[in-house]
Amino acid sequence: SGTQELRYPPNRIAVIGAGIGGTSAAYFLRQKFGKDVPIDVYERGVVGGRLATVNLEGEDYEAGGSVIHPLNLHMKHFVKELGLSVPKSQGGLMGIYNGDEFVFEESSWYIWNFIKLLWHYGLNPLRMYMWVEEILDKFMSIYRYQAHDYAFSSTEDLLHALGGAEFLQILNETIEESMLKSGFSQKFINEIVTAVMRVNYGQGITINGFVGAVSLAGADSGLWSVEGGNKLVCTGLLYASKAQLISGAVISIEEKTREKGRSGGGAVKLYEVTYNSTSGLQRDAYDIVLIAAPLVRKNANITFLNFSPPISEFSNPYHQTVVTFVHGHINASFFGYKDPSHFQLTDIFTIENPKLFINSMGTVSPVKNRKTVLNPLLSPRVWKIFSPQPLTKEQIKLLFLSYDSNTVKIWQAYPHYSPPDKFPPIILHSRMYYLNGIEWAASAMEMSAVSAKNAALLAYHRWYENMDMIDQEDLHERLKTEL
Ligand SMILES: Cc1cc2nc3c(=O)[nH]c(=O)nc-3n(C[C@H](O)[C@H](O)[C@H](O)COP(=O)(O)OP(=O)(O)OC[C@H]3O[C@@H](n4cnc5c(N)ncnc54)[C@H](O)[C@@H]3O)c2cc1C
Ligand SMILES: CC(C)=CCC/C(C)=C/CC/C(C)=C/CSC[C@H](N)C(=O)O
Repeated sequence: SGTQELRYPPNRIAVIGAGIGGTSAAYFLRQKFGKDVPIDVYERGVVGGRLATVNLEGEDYEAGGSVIHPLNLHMKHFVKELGLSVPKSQGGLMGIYNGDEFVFEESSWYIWNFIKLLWHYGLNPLRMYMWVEEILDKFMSIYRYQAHDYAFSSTEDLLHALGGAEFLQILNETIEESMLKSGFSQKFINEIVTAVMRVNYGQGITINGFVGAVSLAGADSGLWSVEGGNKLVCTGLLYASKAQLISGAVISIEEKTREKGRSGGGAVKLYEVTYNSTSGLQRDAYDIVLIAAPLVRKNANITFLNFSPPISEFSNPYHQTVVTFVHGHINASFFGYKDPSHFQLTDIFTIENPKLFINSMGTVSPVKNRKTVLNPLLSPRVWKIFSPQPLTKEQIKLLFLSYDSNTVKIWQAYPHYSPPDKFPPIILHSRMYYLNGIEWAASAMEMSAVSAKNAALLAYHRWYENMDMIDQEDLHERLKTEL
């Protein structure tokens, strides 16, 4: 893998999208290609993308990606490298509401919760913890492979390298099928697992087994977020990468031929990126392009011109999730509480019921100046509500005794999972790469960062023809002997 000196570095690299995927890609590209290669990052909206805050009564709250797992090592590394801080997380009490009553409620007594869980679900919760841990453990091999610079040319190859046939199997079946096969009870799946899928991905137990496991990991203890907002990771990475931010919407990419390369050799192929900015339509040419935004019409909406064979459209839809923030007094009797003064929950999860118009609601703290959780009945609190459709005024009035303000954000949030889903390719064309296909395995900040590092490594190895660093089999065994 030592041929890089035989080839010129690329003239210019483009990254499209400045979410966590695009900004971490710029960071990893800089690490690989060195300090002199110009990197342009295009963003049509705000840096951060699906990492965003909304303001309610003078305080900012996470409205998109909010929690990070303690074993998300890329995110951890970014926060450390950028000198960002992580506030202390706060506990709370969760209840699962079925539309009529709570089928499970936590209490402030740890031992009592343990007995209740055992009573309701036997050993299922403990076994689930172990099941998720086993999947996470396999997933974590990616950090070793990437630390040794190995890259994969497809999402299937990447996941196969981590978890073998078992990973491909759980990707192709629903979380319900995966867990039933592993011996979990239907009651446990219908209540606890469904509730977690609904709060995290706004979908039920029909999502694939891998994203299902990621979602369950998203209910682990020790989750964290960034003081000031998770989007600070994106602005920090962009700065650290010394990339140039170009504010504009990329509308098309076309392959063009330039007559002479810098080496004086024959014609070279470039990608011409056309974008719409405040100064009108503009164009720039690149050797390498990374696309870090979902290639669906409702999102990136980029046209690929004159590619042969044509670059096909990935028409699988994203799932709409609406996030509503309300500052008010919760109406505990709506949730079946005969004596609302006993209501102490800070998080309400739900299970499937056609009459339910929310997926979950929970109290939240601002991204700065977090205060300790007060009894939600004693003082008005800010509640974050996830629902499939925007809430009507009447619905908000049902949920709250009184409220003074609210704000809404509608997201094309993550894929609408319906396994078996096809993964879009990573290599769209010889030097054009796509990061967001990995979301069809699971959408999470760390998944975007993993995909970004993989795409940066892949772009680098393919540029310098280090083919022995791509799609290598038995990495697990090989790295064992290398240590
Ligand atoms: C409500 C919600 C809650 C979530 N909660 C969590 C969580 O708690 N933990 C977690 O890990 N993950 C969570 N996620 C998922 C996580 O936020 C995403 O997986 C991740 O942020 C995706 O990052 P990305 O950079 O790949 O895409 P994006 O953040 O979507 O970035 C793409 C960027 O590209 C820009 N763009 C698009 N098209 C163009 C164009 N044509 N030209 C120029 N720019 C363009 C967009 O404006 C955007 O900024 C959540 C997502 C949502 C919506
Ligand atoms: C990628 C790996 C291995 C782990 C990530 C685990 C994780 C943090 C999952 C969360 C995924 C997700 C889409 C959460 C959405 S909602 C989060 C929260 N309930 C909120 O209020 O915003």
